[in-house]
Amino acid sequence: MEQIAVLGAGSWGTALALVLADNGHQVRLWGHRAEQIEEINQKRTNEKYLPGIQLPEGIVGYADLCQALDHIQTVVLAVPTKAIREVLRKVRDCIHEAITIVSVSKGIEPDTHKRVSEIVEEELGGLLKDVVVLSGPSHAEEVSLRHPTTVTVSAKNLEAAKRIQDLFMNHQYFRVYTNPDLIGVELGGALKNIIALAAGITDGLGYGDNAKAALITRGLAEIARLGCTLGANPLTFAGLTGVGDLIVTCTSVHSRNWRAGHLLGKGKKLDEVLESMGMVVEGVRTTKAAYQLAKKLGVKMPITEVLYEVLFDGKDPKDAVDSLMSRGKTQELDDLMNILLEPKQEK
Ligand SMILES: NC(=O)C1=CN([C@@H]2O[C@H](COP(=O)(O)OP(=O)(O)OC[C@H]3O[C@@H](n4cnc5c(N)ncnc54)[C@H](OP(=O)(O)O)[C@@H]3O)[C@@H](O)[C@H]2O)C=CC1
Ligand SMILES: O=C(CO)COP(=O)(O)O
Repeated sequence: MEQIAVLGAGSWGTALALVLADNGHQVRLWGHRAEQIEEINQKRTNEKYLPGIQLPEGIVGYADLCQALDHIQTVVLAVPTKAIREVLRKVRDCIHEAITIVSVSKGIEPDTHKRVSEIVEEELGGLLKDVVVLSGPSHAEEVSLRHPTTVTVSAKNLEAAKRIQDLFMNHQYFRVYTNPDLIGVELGGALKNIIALAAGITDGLGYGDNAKAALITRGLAEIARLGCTLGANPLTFAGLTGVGDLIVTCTSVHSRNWRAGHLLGKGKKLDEVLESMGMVVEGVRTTKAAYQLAKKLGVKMPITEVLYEVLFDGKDPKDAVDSLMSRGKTQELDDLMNILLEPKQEK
């Protein structure tokens, strides 16, 4: 049994706290809204984020970050990517010894193009022991119902990943694999959100399963092209954090990225869509980051490119689909073969 802090009392932080509590750990769930923490401690619910779920006694809510981190060695970081730097700077002011961070957020930072584990390393420096990434096809809503779920953990230090595998592994409903390819695991989880937005758009436009299957497979091809250019192992994209997470996010009504895309496909404007969601839609910022990276590295990402135009240049979603379909002829495996024969690493 270990005392673990989970930072971020949204859908995913709360669902992972539940898994850890089911595994017999003492969980301190930190959130920045006092009234929500009071609800967690008094009613044992988090209605906004996981309606209808009764939280186990092993979860205690904290509104004070330093109290939540007192004498804690393992911290699950479950806030949206855009809040990570701010939260880690507060964490830095609370801790005196190096901690292990379990990063569960799925995004890439625009402009710096950093993965979350790189942001964690940059912000915590000497106060970081290890950063372990947990990713895979896992909607919080289903995990909190204890439906069978599989995820992958990865880290530069495989021993640290194995320790986190042990903490989260639940033989009834939460199966945790390890994968040594940290870059691939992180990029797969972040980039699938772009394709989920696009899949929501085609569904919103009234297109069917053919369009969605096309987006999933050609989306995977462009994720693999960018990922392998950045040093990922191509096989990771055939695994849970690649095609696994693409399938769950592109085909589920639980996905906030899919739901946001769906509303865009129905003709809503991005601002009103984000306003109405009330939860994070990571794919929007990650589309910007991936678009910038693809341009910088000369990687072909046609779906990401047209989605960028829809999100940030006001392109009509129907015109975006038309422009994807009207591109010149190409050979399905061309670019992937080049990458497999000649993997490159970003300098
Ligand atoms: N939901 C899921 O099924 C899964 C989510 N993820 C990833 O987990 C990450 C978190 O997502 P998720 O929990 O779903 O998001 P939610 O929108 O459900 O919750 C986000 C939580 O973070 C809090 N938060 C936002 N900004 C700050 C801040 N500056 N300081 C402190 N707390 C803050 C929010 O508080 P407030 O209530 O005030 O907005 C909210 O409690 C994302 O990167 C997502 O991609 C990964 C796998 C599954
Ligand atoms: O990452 C997820 C499932 O694996 C959750 O996706 P959304 O953020 O689109 O809801």
